[in-house]
Amino acid sequence: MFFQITKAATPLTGCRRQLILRSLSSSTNNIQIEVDNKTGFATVSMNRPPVNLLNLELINSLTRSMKEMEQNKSRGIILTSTSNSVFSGGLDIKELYRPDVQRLREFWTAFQDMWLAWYGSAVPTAALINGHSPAGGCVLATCCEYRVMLPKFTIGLNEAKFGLVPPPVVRISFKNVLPLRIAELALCQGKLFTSNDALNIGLIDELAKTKEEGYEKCVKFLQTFRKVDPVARSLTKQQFRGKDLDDLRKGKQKDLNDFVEHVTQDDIQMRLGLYLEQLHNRKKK
Ligand SMILES: CCCCCCC/C=C/C(=O)SCCNC(=O)CCNC(=O)[C@H](O)C(C)(C)COP(=O)(O)OP(=O)(O)OC[C@H]1O[C@@H](n2cnc3c(N)ncnc32)[C@H](O)[C@@H]1OP(=O)(O)O
Repeated sequence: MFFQITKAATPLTGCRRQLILRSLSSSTNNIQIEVDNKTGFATVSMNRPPVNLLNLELINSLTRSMKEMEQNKSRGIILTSTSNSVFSGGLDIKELYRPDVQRLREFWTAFQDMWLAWYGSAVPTAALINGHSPAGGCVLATCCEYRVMLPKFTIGLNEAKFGLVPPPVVRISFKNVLPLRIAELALCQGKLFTSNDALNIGLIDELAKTKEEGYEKCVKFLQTFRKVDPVARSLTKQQFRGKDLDDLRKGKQKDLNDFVEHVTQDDIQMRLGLYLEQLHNRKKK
């Protein structure tokens, strides 16, 4: 069994009683799932301190939790993080730097599967972006159908800034949310948007002052589907996203080979090494 179920009060609403499902599959317990008994909505919280970097294990947990939620016929999912300042810091660059090629292949295959699961989810999804959300964090948020963000954080696809060319799946979920011209410029500039700017361009749907307010806004969004037939809803969503999903399913092997070839180039490895060093030394200046 993937989850153990225990009862507890919710950290989000304080009083509403919820079921907490804890991941047993991973020794790191990198995901927490809470189901609100009243609404039937599940809150999936990334829990990999300090900054929820997407390593192989967290990516696999995200995919498994989505599959579990679909099997349980969850009525809606809110994706957030247990951190107070970071939704997700994006891919764990240590997975890409001086990699074991076998693990790198496994890593990217897992990322593809996570994208397929979250972008194509049969269950309605909302992201409660309660902190910074660069690169892979932004990809995850834009896989969801609705985004509520707390103020004074940043979100965007900054890969170009440190020399990575975003692969198709990274572009697609961004393009699905933003007008093409804004998406193209932002990707080419490697731009990170403040919460306010993200709202102005449509990268997020709403701002919320606190996590609790953000949670209520996500709930309100998910409740808009209450009177809609779930099968009709899901098939309609597939009509919008089906081609993107099929393109990746059919092109998975090529996408994987392109990714490995790109990441293992000497020039890219040098840039990744420099970026890791820069991140590590950031606070010492
Ligand atoms: C075809 C090839 C391309 C594939 C691309 C696929 C698309 C996705 C790409 C990515 O996601 S690449 C990752 C992009 N992410 C970033 O650029 C974010 C960088 N990090 C930050 O800006 C900040 O860390 C933060 C997220 C805003 C959080 O700031 P905070 O002050 O709270 O924490 P820090 O002290 O900065 O970080 C803590 C700790 O974590 C290390 N670290 C941070 N980000 C990464 C990372 N992405 N990969 C690896 N390590 C990271 C940081 O160095 C600190 O570690 P120590 O130095 O203390 O050991």
